[in-house]
Amino acid sequence: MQAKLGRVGFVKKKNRARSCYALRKTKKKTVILFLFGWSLFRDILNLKKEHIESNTVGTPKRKVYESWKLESQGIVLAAANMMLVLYLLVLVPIFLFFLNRCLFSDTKLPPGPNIFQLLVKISSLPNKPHVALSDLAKIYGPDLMSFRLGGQTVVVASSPAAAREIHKTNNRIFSGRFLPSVYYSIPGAMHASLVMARECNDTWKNLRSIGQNGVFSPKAIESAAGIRTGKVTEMVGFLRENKDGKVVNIEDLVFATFTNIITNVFISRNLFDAGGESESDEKVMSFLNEEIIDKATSFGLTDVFPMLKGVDFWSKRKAMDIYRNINFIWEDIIKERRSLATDDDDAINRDSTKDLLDVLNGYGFPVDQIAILLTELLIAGTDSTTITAVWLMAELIKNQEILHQVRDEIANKAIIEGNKLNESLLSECQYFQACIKETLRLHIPGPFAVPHRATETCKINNYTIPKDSIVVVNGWAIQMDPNNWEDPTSFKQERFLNSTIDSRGTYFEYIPFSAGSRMCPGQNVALKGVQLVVASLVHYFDWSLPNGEDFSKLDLSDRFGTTLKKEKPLYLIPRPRGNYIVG
Ligand code: HEM
Repeated sequence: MQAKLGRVGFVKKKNRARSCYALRKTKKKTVILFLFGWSLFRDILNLKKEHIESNTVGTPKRKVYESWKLESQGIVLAAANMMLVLYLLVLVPIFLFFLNRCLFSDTKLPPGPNIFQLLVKISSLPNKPHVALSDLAKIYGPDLMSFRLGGQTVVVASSPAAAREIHKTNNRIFSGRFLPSVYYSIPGAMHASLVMARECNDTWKNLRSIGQNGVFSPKAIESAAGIRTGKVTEMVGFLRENKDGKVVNIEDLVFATFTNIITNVFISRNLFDAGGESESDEKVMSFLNEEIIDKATSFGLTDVFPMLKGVDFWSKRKAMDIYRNINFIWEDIIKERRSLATDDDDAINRDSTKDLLDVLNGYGFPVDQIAILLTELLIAGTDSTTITAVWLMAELIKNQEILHQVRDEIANKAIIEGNKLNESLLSECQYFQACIKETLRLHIPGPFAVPHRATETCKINNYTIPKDSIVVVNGWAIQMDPNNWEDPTSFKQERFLNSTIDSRGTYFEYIPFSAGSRMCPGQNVALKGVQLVVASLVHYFDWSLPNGEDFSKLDLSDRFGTTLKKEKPLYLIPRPRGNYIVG
């Protein structure tokens, strides 16, 4: 063993000596070549100058002009010479290096389009990169495909088998997260990120277990039942009192409801009015979307060319903007709670009414880290849930027959005395559950989930996935592939009736919540919320489209932002049905 190590050390030393020698030699060559080129041009110039001085007839002014012209030509020639040296010594070796890598290297990347083919395809399908990558995968790699974005390798998995390789067989290696570098420049983000954590390290484990205890576990979900029913009752009341016969933007309505449910679990207060329509609500919404989500998820030059990191001042400025905006939403709330806790020490230990903020304060996290974590969880918990509820409502409105079956089932199985909707009985509504599953198949909220990163170089199917590659599983391609699903573009809830397929991360044909160690921990929170909100809208109201539009003509096109939303907002007009109690 000792001998072996000694030998390795010797080889390393020898290699280092060799590379130092090679470097010195290269530097020497550069200087010699440069001096040689320079002196050659100087000699030619001097010869020419002498020739001009002896042969040019005219005034001294003209002679000065001629020699000045010659000097300038000399400078241009010298510059050209330097460029030539640069080209020969730098660019040619780089070119040869890449040629060598492509032709003789044993690192065989999965096949894929070049940058031009990629750009042509993506620009031919605006706002639909999930479709573009799915089409390209059919040509280049139905399982795995790769392409280069500047200095970054991107690997796309588009089949259940490839998704299994990433999320199960090589789960540990692919459990890293790739996110635009701007995110990691936000002060405190490295120590307070759960969704964005670059790897599954101790900080990530700790935050995930705090989340599990306070939000995701069956016990936490059960203890938040009162909050859910309370907020849904407020939503139903708001519609009946303010919106009878009027047009409602369903996305705003359910987003406000889900946000208020989540923020009451986090900080025991609402962030929005019940309808999400007030001016301040719009401000906070646009603030979250444009100032935080869009900025934090947009790619910068350093993400494509990581070697530019040292000179990237722009991202740092953007990160500071995001930091200020996040603190703007949470700082006062957190500080106010802390001052209450110091006034009354019991406040922080009050077990019965502890919310997530109490727990985080109890762990001693700094204010800005709590603000980052709450923002991440708020975005993760509201955006996809809202999208799912909107798509489900849209599908039910378009397919009136299905809507009536859902309504009958809810009335028969989940409504108890006094027309009260009982949340816990909704799990027995199998037909309704199948509709939710089918919505998550046909309209997967995150077609690419949240991109992963290879933490080590890894081999899959004889292809090499280099360390730090961006790894994306195209869930949309998998859930819309006719090889996995019959007639995949149609809404057919019956495929989930009497079926064992679920979204727990073991059926790689169906992965709306992804799979593996980074799989969504909020799945049960989301499903509880979507069930209750949509069941209340269906049971307590009749719905029509504005201007008496035909239900079957409702446009269900989608568009990709950071998630896959309905392209046009869903506007509906409610008419109350009977009295209401949600509980
Ligand atoms: C229909 C609703 C939802 C869908 C479709 C969804 C889907 C996803 C997906 C695809 C991921 C990325 C998984 C990966 O990287 O492989 C994710 C991550 C995550 N989701 Fe959800 N989600 C939903 C609702 C929620 C809710 C309600 C919460 C919290 C209350 C939540 C919290 C999280 C967290 C914390 C992560 C990051 C996990 C980690 O990186 O370790 N999600 N979700």
